[in-house]
Amino acid sequence: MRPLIGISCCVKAFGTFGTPNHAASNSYVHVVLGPVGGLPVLLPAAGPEVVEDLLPRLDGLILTGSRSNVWPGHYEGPDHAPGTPEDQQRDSTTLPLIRAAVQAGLPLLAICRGMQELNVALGGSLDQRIQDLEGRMDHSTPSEQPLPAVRVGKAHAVRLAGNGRLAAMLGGAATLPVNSLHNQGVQRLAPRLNAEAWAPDGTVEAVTCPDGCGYLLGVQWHPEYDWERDRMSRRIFEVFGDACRAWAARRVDPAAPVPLAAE
Ligand SMILES: N[C@@H](CCC(=O)NCCCC(=O)O)C(=O)O
Repeated sequence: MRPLIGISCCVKAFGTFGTPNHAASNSYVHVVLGPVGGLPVLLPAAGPEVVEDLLPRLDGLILTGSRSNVWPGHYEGPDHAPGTPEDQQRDSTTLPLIRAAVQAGLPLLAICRGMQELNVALGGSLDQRIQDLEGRMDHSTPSEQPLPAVRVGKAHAVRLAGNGRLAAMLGGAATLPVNSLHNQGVQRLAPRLNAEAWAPDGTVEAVTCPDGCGYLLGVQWHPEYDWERDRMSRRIFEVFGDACRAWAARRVDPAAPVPLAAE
């Protein structure tokens, strides 16, 4: 049986009346059915009360990217500039879900906004507009390029920690070219997380959890857009899928080994 992979949703207004819908990009459904080898299930942004019932049914969790940003009150940051998209209903679901998933050791893959909310959920904070900070790059979506090129093209390389789990997972790679579609980034790293990749301006691009977590990887870029042509992106999802299958096997045999972080 395929492992059941939860995919976090945003709340977005759709249709003639702009009614709120719970939504996640098809890229995540596609990649779960593809290299992850799981059964995707969309998790509504229905608030903390769904967490306790949902979590034990999942074999893995993908925290998706989104244009919206984590509400700064969650990390005691300053208010966002007017017009900055937020999704507090998503925050109210994902933050407790992350804490519970980490506590349980559930395999977790966090992408872009997902990595930012992972950091906040575990006690870290965010820079809100990296491009405004002295000496930093503009990591945001380049408006002059057509959308497909932005998604599958590479914006910059990241340097991987030499002895890190991500580098080991990617066959000992020292650097990795990545796409880039974000304004925010890790400011204070959550105490339980390890930085494992950095952009040329020092922005944290990947995190793992060294101790006391199950399989956990956060990436600030978007491997879900180019796994069909980029073998490193594909590998990230295959390894996550292996961890989810190992987790699912424990339902049948509780003595089966616990999948560990990005190995
Ligand atoms: N809003 C945050 C997170 C950025 C992010 O997850 N972007 C995904 C965009 C998806 C897309 O447009 O295809 C930030 O700006 O840092």
